[in-house]
Amino acid sequence: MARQFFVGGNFKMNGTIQSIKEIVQRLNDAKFDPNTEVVISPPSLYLLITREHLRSGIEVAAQNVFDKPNGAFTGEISVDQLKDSNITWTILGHSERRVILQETDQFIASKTKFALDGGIGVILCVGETLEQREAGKTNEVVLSQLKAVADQVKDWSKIVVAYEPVWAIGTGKVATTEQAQAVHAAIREWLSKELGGETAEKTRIIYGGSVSEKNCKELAKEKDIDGFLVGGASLKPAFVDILNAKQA
Ligand SMILES: O=C[C@H](O)COP(=O)(O)O
Repeated sequence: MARQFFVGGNFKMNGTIQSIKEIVQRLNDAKFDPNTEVVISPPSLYLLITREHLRSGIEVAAQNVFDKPNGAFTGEISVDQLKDSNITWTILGHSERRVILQETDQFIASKTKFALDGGIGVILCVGETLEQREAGKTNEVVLSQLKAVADQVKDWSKIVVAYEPVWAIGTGKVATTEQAQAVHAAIREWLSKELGGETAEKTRIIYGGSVSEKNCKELAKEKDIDGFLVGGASLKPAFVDILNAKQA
């Protein structure tokens, strides 16, 4: 069964009303394979304006969501607020939140469960640091990050796993196609053992870390790479080329 190609654009803490409107316009005008699922993720302040201007068929993701329904949680956004604003996805577990904001595997798992239970799809990020890779611990780290979620969530039909080696994020150091494929295959094998063959077969595993219009086509040829989570390049016109990585 072919998995639908998935490309996410994570704007991180970048953009202004003006620049985000320009990106949205570019995407509205862009031609790309209708079978490619596209989701863009602006800063929370711009979620609504993005949704309002973006054409249907392209979805919008938050960059985070909280694991409580509502209440005195200053600075947080709830699942219901996302749904109220027609935001259908959230990124969770990004390494910038794991490392800079000290988010734990358990907290990310709890937020993942809360989002999924509320009907929001989750782009679940996992990945190792350079130190962990050099110590030969890549698979151990990545699989334990996934295990924390699998302990709480059995239905993975609305999870897209994003493998993002921390050393490749924003550094220009993309993982080789072999390095990326090897981790994606290990994730798929683990999904099969932990959650069954059907989940392993259906779950999209996308790659993130210095993806560009130059390297995306080679990466997209790998059998277990089902798309990308793009940071820096998602702000540029080259993002449209990445959306077409699979067919080119
Ligand atoms: O979420 C996206 C990733 O962190 C990749 O960012 P990057 O493409 O700027 O390396």
